[in-house]
Amino acid sequence: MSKLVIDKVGKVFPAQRGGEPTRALMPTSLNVADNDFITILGPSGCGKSTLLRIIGGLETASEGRILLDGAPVAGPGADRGFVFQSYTLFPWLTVQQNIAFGLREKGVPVAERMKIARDWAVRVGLSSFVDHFPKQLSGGMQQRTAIARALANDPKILLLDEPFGALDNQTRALMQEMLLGIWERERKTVLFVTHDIEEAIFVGSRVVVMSARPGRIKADIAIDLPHPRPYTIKTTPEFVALKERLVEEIRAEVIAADP
Ligand SMILES: Nc1ncnc2c1ncn2[C@@H]1O[C@H](COP(=O)(O)OP(=O)(O)OP(=O)(O)O)[C@@H](O)[C@H]1O
Repeated sequence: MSKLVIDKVGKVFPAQRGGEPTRALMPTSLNVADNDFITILGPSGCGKSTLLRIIGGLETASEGRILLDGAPVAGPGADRGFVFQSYTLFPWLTVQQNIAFGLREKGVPVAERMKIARDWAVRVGLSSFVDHFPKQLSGGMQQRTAIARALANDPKILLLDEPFGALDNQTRALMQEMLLGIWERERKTVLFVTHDIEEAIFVGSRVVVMSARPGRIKADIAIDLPHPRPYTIKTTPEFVALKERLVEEIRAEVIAADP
């Protein structure tokens, strides 16, 4: 059985101020296996975030349904961990308290939740920063904290919407390695939206390409590169061939979106 079933899910946003309704997403279907790492690529405005937000329960679908472990998704829940591009930490809480936040909501006793949060801080490389506040952290460190906060809850699926989009290239590359390392060790089910083709191939086990708005899935490409994947894999002929193929797929869609 698939971990996540996206069954003919579509979205039309209602008209605003006398305008036309906006179809953001054509009915879209996708099955995500347990422990899969799926990256979603597509031109701006094709509905990637909308699809992720529907899975997260932050937006309702106009048609179709989402099943997580066979149960229909209706609204947000702790079984889905979300990380956004913009920094969303609580400024009045330390790194450790931020990571422990969801566990507090779940009623996990304080000693246990602080231990889990510290363990996750170590796993994302923030062991020396547990008592820092978000404003004392770089963007990369804030996103490490946000990823740890999402994972500390032990969600069934991790939903990441351009999590590294605001970071500089060097930091972004380190964050990709950190996330991939966590996935290689802990085998989480992940859906990851990105604009970056290289990033999509490097971290993903499948790359799903969406068409221009209104989006639908136009390609679903298995990434059979071995694990563990060192960053040097990005210069291998296999990686470069995948990149060339995806550049062509995306280019056609970007042109269609902005003729
Ligand atoms: N609340 C809303 N009301 C009306 N239209 C919306 C709303 N949210 C998104 N849209 C429209 O739906 C389409 C898809 O948006 P979405 O943010 O899902 O695309 P995206 O692929 O994630 O884009 P980007 O890569 O730029 O983040 C866009 O045309 C957008 O303007």
